[in-house]
Formats: sequence, C-alpha cells, structure tokens
Amino acid sequence: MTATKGLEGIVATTSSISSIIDGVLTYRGINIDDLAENATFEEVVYLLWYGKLPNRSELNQLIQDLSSSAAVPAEVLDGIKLFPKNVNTMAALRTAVSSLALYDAEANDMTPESNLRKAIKLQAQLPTIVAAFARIRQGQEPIAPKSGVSIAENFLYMLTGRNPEKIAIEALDKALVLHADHELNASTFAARVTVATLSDIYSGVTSAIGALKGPLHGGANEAVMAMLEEIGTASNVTAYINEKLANKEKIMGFGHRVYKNGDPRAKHLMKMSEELGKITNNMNWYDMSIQIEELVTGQKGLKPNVDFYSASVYTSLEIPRDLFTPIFAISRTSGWTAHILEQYENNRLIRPRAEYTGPSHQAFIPIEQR
Ligand SMILES: CC(=O)SCCNC(=O)CCNC(=O)[C@H](O)C(C)(C)COP(=O)(O)OP(=O)(O)OC[C@H]1O[C@@H](n2cnc3c(N)ncnc32)[C@H](O)[C@@H]1OP(=O)(O)O
Ligand SMILES: O=C([O-])CC(=O)C(=O)O
Repeated sequence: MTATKGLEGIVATTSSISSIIDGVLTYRGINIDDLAENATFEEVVYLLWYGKLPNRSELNQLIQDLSSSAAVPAEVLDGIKLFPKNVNTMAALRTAVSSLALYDAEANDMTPESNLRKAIKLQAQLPTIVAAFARIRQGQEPIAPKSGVSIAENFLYMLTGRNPEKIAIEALDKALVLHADHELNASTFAARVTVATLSDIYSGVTSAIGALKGPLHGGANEAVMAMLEEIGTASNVTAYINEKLANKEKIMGFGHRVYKNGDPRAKHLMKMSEELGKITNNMNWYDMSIQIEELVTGQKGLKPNVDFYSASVYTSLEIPRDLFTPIFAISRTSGWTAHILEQYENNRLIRPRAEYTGPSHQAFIPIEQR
C-alpha cells in the first residue's frame, strides 16, 4: 500500500454534477462560460439539484420556495446573539448551521423528499444566517428576508437594510453562479465522506463549512484581500511580491490542484473586478491585482484561481472582508447539497486506507517502567 499525498490524481467517486475535463468546467454538462453569461444563481441551483435547467414556472416556484424558507428559527438567531462579537465568521456560520438541525423536526428523516426539503432550507437559510451575524456583531437587529426575490438581492438587503442597486445584485449573482460547484473539491469531499456514514444532511454541510474555511481552499479569498490591503497601492506591488516569492511564500489566490493552465472562472471575476472598479471610481484593487498576476504568472507560471479576483469584486460591493468565505459557502451550499443527495442515492461508506509509517514490533511497557 503506497499513499498518494493529498490524494492527488485519485478518482474517488463517480458523479454527474460537475466536470473538469481538459481545463473546461461544466455544471451538468453546460460550460461555466455559458452559465456565467446567461444563468441566474437560482437557475444553477435548480440545474445542480434536478439535472436540467428550469422552465419559467419551475424557476419561479424555486425562487418562491427558497424565499419562503429563508427565515431562520428564532432559537438559532438567539444562539447567534450569544456568540462573541469578534469570532471568526466561518466558525460562527459553522456553529449556526449545525444548530439549524436542532430546530428541524425532520433533521434525521432520511427519505429523499425530506432531504430535498432540507437542501432547500439550507440553501435559503445560509444567507440569512450570514447577514444576521454580520448585523448582530455590530449591535444591530437582524433583518427578516423578503419574499419572492433572488438570493443575491435578499442577502444584500438583509446585510444593509437597503434595497441594493441592480448592478450589485447582478455582480453578486454572477459570483454565486461561478462558485456553485466544483467537482470533488475538499469541502465537497468532506460533505460526501460525512453523509456516506448515513449521517444527516446538516452534518454534511457543517463538515463542508469546516473544510471550506481553510486558506488553502475557500478561505483564500479573504487572504487575497488581506494581502491587497497590506500592499496598499500599485507602486508597492513589485517589491512585496518579489520578496514573498524569494522567500518561497505562497501568494494567495494562485495555483490549483486540478487546473494547471488557469481556472476558467477567474476571467469572469477579473472582468467584473475591472467593471466594478470603474463604476465605483476606485481602480486601486484591480490595478494591484493585474500587476500581481503579471508577476506571479511571469515568475512562477501560476495562474489566478477563483479566489483571486473575487476579493476585489466583493470589496467593490462594499462587503466586509470576513464575509467573503461565508459568501462562498452560501453559493457552494448548492453544490454540497447536490453532492449529498447524489451520495445518498448510491451510497457506500467512504473509508480509504493509510500507509503505516510508524514503528513496528514495539513492546508494551507497564506504566511504572516508562
Ligand atoms: C476555491 C479554491 O479552493 S481554489 C484554491 C485556493 N487556495 C489558494 O489560493 C492558496 C494558494 N494556493 C495553494 O496553496 C496551492 O496552489 C493549492 C493548495 C491551491 C493547490 O496546490 P497543490 O496542488 O497541493 O500544490 P502544492 O501546494 O503542493 O504546490 C506545488 C508547488 O507550487 C508552489 N505553489 C503552489 N501554489 C502557490 C502559490 N499560490 N504561490 C506560490 N507558490 C505556489 C508550491 O510552493 C510548490 O512548490 P515546490 O514544488 O517548489 O515546493
Ligand atoms: O476544486 C478545488 O480543489 C478548489 C476549487 O477551485 C473550488 O472548490 O472551487
């Protein structure tokens, strides 16, 4: 038995949800470029769950189902009010999502109909939790979700209490489309491993949030923004990046386990970053990002991943940095839940082996003699 570090190149399951073949990403066989340009997030959620794009009435029904499920149990909001105000936002989200299961009478019902209902509830309630936590930590009351509007619009509304501008809704919606699913990434794998024990869907999504939090995965978008803020201005980029590369430090938002010739989602976010920079009359974050890309790609051959330009996009939308990874989680809930439903449909316990590298033939030493 020989281990493959990080399971690189190991095919661990079959799936018909999303594919990465020759650097092309598809959801249910539809190219991400087509979806990014033409689909709304709710259309993508439907596509991931049901395997086909919705017609108008199916889409309207889903938007209605999502918005009518978006209110979070009062007990969960009360729990969030007890969290320390300065806690990590992904830790807060992980705890709040786990607590949703405590107030859902069908949390442990394993029928497919119940699991689909819970997928809808999770997809609807994550944005409410993130917006509520963001307000509660500032001493503000959470805002109840609106009925009949998209997740992007509802989230921005619940965060700020204002009706968001069309351009902001469209930009966030496109970012949600681009983050919705990504084959067997670490957090989706964590979700599948968890539910393959026949544990419940809330446990699966809670595991996934824990995995997404790390800076080698979803947490990278916040790390990118921290880097941009540390650099400050375009004239500091070259010295900063050269020093990091000389010290063999990682530049966040670059590189990918699967894509070696670039992440197909990054170009869409780069375009949005430029457009939003122009609209907000602040090109600083975009200009710095472009320079960083030139240096890192030029010197290391590493290309930006989905997390790199999303940082400047969210900042242009005036979203606080520590909500970037929770927004990734809001979007990826669609993919996680689609994978969980697929895992339940054709389940087998996921239990690989480890190559043992410890000592052998060790004698047991009684405690008095140690
Ligand atoms: C949504 C997402 O999860 S997308 C990924 C988000 N994560 C990041 O942006 C964090 C920065 N990137 C990375 O850490 C990596 O590129 C990963 C984790 C994404 C994938 O990496 P892996 O396939 O495991 O490659 P690994 O980390 O082993 O790197 C291979 C080599 O490239 C280098 N490298 C990889 N990424 C970077 C980077 N961002 N900056 C500098 N060097 C890098 C490594 O130092 C290593 O060099 P070495 O062989 O000289 O030691
Ligand atoms: O697939 C991965 O390893 C990480 C990633 O890009 C994602 O989850 O979107």
